[in-house]
Amino acid sequence: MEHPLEKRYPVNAKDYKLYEEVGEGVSATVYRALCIPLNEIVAIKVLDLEKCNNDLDGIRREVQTMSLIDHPNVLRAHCSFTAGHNLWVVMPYMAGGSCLHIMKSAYPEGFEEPVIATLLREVLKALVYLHAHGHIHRDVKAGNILIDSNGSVKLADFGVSACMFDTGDRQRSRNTFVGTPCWMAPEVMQQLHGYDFKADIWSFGITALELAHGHAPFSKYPPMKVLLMTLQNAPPGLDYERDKRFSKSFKELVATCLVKDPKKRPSSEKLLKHHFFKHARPYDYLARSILDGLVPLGERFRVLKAKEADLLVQNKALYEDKEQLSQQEYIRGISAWNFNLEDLKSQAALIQDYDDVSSAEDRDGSRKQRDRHDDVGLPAERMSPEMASNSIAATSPEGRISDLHDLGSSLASFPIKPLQALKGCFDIGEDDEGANSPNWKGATQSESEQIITKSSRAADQDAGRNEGENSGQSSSLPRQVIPELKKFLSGSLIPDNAFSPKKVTGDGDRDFPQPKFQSDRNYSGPLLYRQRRETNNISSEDGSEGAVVQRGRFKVTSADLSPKAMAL
Ligand SMILES: Nc1ncnc2c1ncn2[C@@H]1O[C@H](COP(=O)(O)OP(=O)(O)OP(=O)(O)O)[C@@H](O)[C@H]1O
Repeated sequence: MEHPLEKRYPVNAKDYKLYEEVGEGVSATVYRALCIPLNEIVAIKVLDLEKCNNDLDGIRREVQTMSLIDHPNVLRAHCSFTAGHNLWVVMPYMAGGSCLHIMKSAYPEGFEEPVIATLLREVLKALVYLHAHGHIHRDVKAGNILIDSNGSVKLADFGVSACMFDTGDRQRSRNTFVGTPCWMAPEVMQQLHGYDFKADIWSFGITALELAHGHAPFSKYPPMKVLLMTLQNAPPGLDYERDKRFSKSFKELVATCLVKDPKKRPSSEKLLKHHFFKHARPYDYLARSILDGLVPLGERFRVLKAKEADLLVQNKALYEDKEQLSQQEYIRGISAWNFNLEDLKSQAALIQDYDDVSSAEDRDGSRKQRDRHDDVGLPAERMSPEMASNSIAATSPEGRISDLHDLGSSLASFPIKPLQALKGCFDIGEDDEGANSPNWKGATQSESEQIITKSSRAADQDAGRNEGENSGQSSSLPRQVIPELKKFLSGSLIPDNAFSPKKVTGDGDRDFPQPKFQSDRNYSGPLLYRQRRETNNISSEDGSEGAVVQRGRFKVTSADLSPKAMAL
């Protein structure tokens, strides 16, 4: 267990020297930097608060969560402070960068199985810790798995996770939904009964596929399609034929996670005991295998960014008008997308081409589509009758509109919060006084409220699939996470009302406190390699779709496609 608090990191910008850019998210830029007094290399995430479109609660949650966690597999913030209109979050520098960047740079078709097993085991240890402390990460994906030069792995990015305390008020305030669907569990999309930490297990399964193939399932499709495909299709998985290089135990692991009924997914703790992880190696294996030969992170990032800029130029030449350009945002890997009810309605026509694909496949039994099983789901003959009828229903235009309306009305939204919401939440900095430690004063804690929708078409087609493989396994939590539990549960981090009175008891899982949520965001990182590949193959199918615009993680209103917003 690390004890970074033993060191005191300065909370003034003048004590740090920013070097090169090593990452860029939708809401922040990350730099390698020197902490001058400590003579230590760190990473600093710089968020422009003025561009955060008022989702300051989200930022505060991320920072607070990052400061309070203490696990070797979870990226912790050393400190944070404001500098002018920016928020600086000082973190350990992870010299290998994210798995997404590593794949983009050197493994566009994904990693080998021992690498995947090693990575996933480390991520799972992080999830066991987070879940045991009442956190749902909600943004598990390759872009948030960071590797250090020695091969150690940390799960990053709590920009989404701390929304676990969000309650019904947030849902009612807007009809705008922000998130990325590729990694999003069906129950999160549906919002029928709320969701719990099992949502992370779904995302974990999707991440496993992402690491295996170099991209997440459905990543080539526009968000609306991803949403409907996730709800209506059988879960994606590793294909017997196409994924011959992977073991049976890996295929089983993925199938175990990607069960639509969250109750039937194993807990993170139980999953950690899955026999697939016998393939995992000590983490220094990652340094020797995937990091070996890679150029330094800053240089890698610069090259990737230049490639993306090239791609945008190509896109611009191919697609003249703004609306068409906005479509490329879909193909960018569906990063931080956004739509509202009107968007949903206007996208109803998008469903047609997906239905056409399915129908064409049914007619000619095309092998091609079957081989893309993990991207487009099961062919109709492999669907249950209920699922098939859902699929047929989806082809009716009226059904589409009504579904979209139902979905739209159930999707979460985010309130505008004043800048003052941030006061007292960060360490002492240029603009802060007397706030040594984070607190939750401003946290939204109004009563949780279920959003009931009529959108119930995603029946649990896969119920019973892959069950039993973990049966009989011990449910004890690894000892190292237990001492922290008391600390977190007794502090102000987790409000009393954050927990459902119900405990999770299914599947023989350990009884974790089970926060319930009605709101969600999720984001993907863009996949450059895939983006390039898909863009080169852009057909009228994807090129004719309605406008969905990336506006940044915290931006939910503007449809502006500035060059910056398009840059990564
Ligand atoms: N501590 C770190 N060390 C090295 N690289 C980092 C570190 N933190 C982040 N990065 C890099 O910067 C990228 C963007 O960071 P981050 O995901 O935190 O920003 P974000 O705005 O929250 O992004 P997104 O919304 O796309 O998830 C990461 O994908 C990673 O490649």
